[in-house]
Amino acid sequence: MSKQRACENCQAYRKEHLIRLGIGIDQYDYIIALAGNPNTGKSTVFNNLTGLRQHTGNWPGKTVTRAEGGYSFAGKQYKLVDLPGTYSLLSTSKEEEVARDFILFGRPDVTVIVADATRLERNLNLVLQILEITDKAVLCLNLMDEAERNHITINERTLSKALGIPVVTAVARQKKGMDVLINTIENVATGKYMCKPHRVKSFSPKLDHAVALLVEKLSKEFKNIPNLKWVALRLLEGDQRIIEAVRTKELGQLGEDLKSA
Ligand SMILES: Nc1nc2c(ncn2[C@@H]2O[C@H](COP(=O)(O)OP(=O)(O)OP(=O)(O)O)[C@@H](O)[C@H]2O)c(=O)[nH]1
Ligand SMILES: [Mg+2]
Repeated sequence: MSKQRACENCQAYRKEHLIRLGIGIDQYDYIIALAGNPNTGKSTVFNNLTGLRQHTGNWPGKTVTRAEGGYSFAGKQYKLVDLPGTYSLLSTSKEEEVARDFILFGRPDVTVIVADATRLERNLNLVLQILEITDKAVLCLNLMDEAERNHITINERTLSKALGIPVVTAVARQKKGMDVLINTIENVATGKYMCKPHRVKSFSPKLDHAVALLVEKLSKEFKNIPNLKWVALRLLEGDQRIIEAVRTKELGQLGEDLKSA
């Protein structure tokens, strides 16, 4: 490993990158991203966890609002970043780009996905896209009061098994489920709970072959990125942001938090 590569992997370099994204992490042990579809209760969860310790601004260079705050639990400091609500991570809007760049390049220790329990199927689209990028995630199934009112029952254990990540039910407006959520975030952040996210294993033989060829080439250039299959698929799609990240070698800043597909 070259000297520069070794440095790219070190904590100081990572911190520098996070500051570049506009996140001051000085006194925090873990960075937690809060993602989800619009109107699922992300900011309500954010307010419950951070109380008044938060501040808002814009994402650097963008007119998208960013809120960040902190909380401490079991002797550790957590920095919580409220991402814009999005239906996907395809980078087709500035909100999607902010959310995706933060999960990809900001490398949060845990991504909490807040989902609307009354619209689970639609919400799962984003959940599965996030699980393609990172494996350290928690699904917060919010608006359970509304689900109950609509006679919707969800077996969270089965869902958790199918997704490979912990699922926590919540009614954020009534502050219900927040204790379990905080505990679960700690379990994932510290590695007490090892996530094994659901991922598509195989596509068509032709696509599998193309992906394998690209992964082989990419792995020579970017030795520290485990999830090259995701990168290869985006390149084949013609994703300009990822093409640029490969060209400029920004992609080399991705690291140990991304596990192989
Ligand atoms: N019934 C019910 N309403 C909730 C719950 N959690 C949040 N809400 C309400 O849902 C609305 C949206 O909540 P927000 O926290 O602003 O949702 P958000 O995901 O941050 O929304 P965007 O940032 O616009 O994507 C608010 O009116 C909340 O009071 C819940 O568990 N049950
Ligand atoms: Mg919000």
